[in-house]
Amino acid sequence: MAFRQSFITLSQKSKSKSASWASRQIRDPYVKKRLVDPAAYRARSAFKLLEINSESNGFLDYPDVSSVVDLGAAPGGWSQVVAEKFGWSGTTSSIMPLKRYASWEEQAAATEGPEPETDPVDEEESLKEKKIKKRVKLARKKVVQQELDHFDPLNIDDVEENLSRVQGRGTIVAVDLLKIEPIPGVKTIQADFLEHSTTLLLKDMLRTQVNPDGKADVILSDMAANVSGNNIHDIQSSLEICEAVFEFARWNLRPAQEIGRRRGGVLLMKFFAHPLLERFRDERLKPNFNFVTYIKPDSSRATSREGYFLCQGWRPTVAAT
Ligand SMILES: C[S@@+](CC[C@H](N)C(=O)[O-])C[C@H]1O[C@@H](n2cnc3c(N)ncnc32)[C@H](O)[C@@H]1O
Repeated sequence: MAFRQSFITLSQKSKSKSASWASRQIRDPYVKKRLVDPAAYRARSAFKLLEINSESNGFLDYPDVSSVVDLGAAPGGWSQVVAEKFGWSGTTSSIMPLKRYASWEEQAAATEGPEPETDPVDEEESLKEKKIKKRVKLARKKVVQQELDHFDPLNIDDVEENLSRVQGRGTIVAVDLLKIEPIPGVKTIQADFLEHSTTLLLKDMLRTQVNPDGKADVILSDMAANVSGNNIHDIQSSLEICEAVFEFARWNLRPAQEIGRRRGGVLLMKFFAHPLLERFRDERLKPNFNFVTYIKPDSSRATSREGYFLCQGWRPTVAAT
């Protein structure tokens, strides 16, 4: 009996939760704006980045800003904003110009080459060979599928006849635990940023002929773990993410001095308000940047504890270890 009562209570609670979420979505001016905006951003959060950028001396608009990392990027609203600023067209889902890739079977066939000849006399050997070939085929299938998942819109073969429509500048690298549908001009990976191997991969993706040391001019992080409802846990997750993002910046952000602007070398990161995060700002961010500001954009819901640290002018006092 007691079990039944609590079950009904829970189900009513979750019903009213989703009803209030739906009604909040309907009333939200930025949700409405997103639906009618010609840019057709994939996420309402795109407006946060646009707002922060325009109210903070347009740190994304300098012509010398040419390599940007977007951490926690899915579904891709922030990356779309950056890609547009870098002159890539067709960054929106409505006019996505990308040609879809060949199926993995076609790709596998193209990489396999002709079937090797087998000896018809030794049946046992032939069976063994067949088994091995099957295993190799499966392994190849896996690799090809991974390559397709890591589709690179900067690769001329991937964009083919649409190249002239999507040509922009710079390097944009985006990562998320979730898959990010392709955005012209953006190199995406699906991975856990908190894994060391991911940060190495991101560095590799940043490297180009004009940027051989793989430095980023701007690092953006809208990364947030799912809210658990347990306040202590949520704050700890936010702190862990902020520490990891700062560590990444230490290794990969181009210093203001090298850029030649006092506000050059920018890190924008999301956090959840708590005294521990203020301490993080005072001990880690303030000593290493010329300017650190707290921002709560209008487009960020007033009820949310999220805020952003905008850190400009990277001047590392601590060497990357
Ligand atoms: C608020 S959403 C980002 C929205 C995005 N800025 C946009 O405009 O579309 C936060 C994202 O952080 C991602 N995230 C959380 N923890 C992560 C991790 N350890 N590694 C990679 N991504 C992570 C989540 O999967 C989620 O997609």
